[in-house]
Amino acid sequence: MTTLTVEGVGVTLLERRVVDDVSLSVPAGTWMTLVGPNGAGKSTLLRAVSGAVEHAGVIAFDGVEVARLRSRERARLVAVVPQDPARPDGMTVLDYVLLGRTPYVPYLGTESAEDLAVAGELLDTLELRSLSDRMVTELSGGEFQRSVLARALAQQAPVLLLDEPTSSLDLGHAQQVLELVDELRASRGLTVVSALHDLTTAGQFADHLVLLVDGRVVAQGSAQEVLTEELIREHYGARVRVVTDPHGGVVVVPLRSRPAGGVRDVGGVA
Ligand SMILES: Nc1ncnc2c1ncn2[C@@H]1O[C@H](COP(=O)(O)OP(=O)(O)OP(=O)(O)O)[C@@H](O)[C@H]1O
Repeated sequence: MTTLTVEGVGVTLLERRVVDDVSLSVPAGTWMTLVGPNGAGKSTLLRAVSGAVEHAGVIAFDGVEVARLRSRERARLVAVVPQDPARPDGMTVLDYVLLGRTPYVPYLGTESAEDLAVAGELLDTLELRSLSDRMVTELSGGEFQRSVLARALAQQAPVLLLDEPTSSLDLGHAQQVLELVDELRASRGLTVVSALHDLTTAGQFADHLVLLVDGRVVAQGSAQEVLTEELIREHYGARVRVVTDPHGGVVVVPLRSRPAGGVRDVGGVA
């Protein structure tokens, strides 16, 4: 169980401050989701948390600053599902998932039976078993995205960072993946930080939402507090209706300027 603390964090890329003075706390075993328009800095903040880009301010796991961790230590602590991971040439799905076990394999050693068991279980859970010998360059977008999640979960790190983890998944697989992450959060106390564009889904799965705009936090709190028609209009330039479902969830419905269902009859075969 690991708590993530972000204090006064800034990231400068090409002389532009793309993350600016962000402070957040993600208690161990909770799920925080970053939302915000394109270019708001969500991926960059996740990259800073994973130690992939330099930052000002403090990012710490249970008080230990990420910048002080060696890469192997960091990989045991934080697993990442990037937005747009590369597909290595000549690598099967099984080998790709086994990459997640690298922090546990001794130098110059090979995977243990336990490493293979962990990878095998994830292949089953994420419906990848029949594809385990397929090259990752020969998968559909959704199959590869599930392989990336399997690789990250194989790391068995207490902190999981997910950058748009369901962007290529159909509705069923997206639900399955997010439910799996939530189950691991509940059973193993995983601390989850994600970036999601789908606001309804973001509200359904996160304990805490953070709205990031131009690198700064402009709102944070529960789905009811952050997913309001006013905030979405102001920061996304979108017209939406926000509906509370009978279970207390928040559903964000985009509104058309003309009524829906208006495909005009353009004539044709009688
Ligand atoms: N490697 C880079 N070099 C320079 N600028 C970058 C780099 N990566 C991202 N940026 C810029 O930083 C800003 C934040 O980008 P980031 O990818 O973090 O946004 P985001 O909120 O994840 O966006 P999206 O929703 O489109 O994925 C953008 O203006 C982007 O153009």
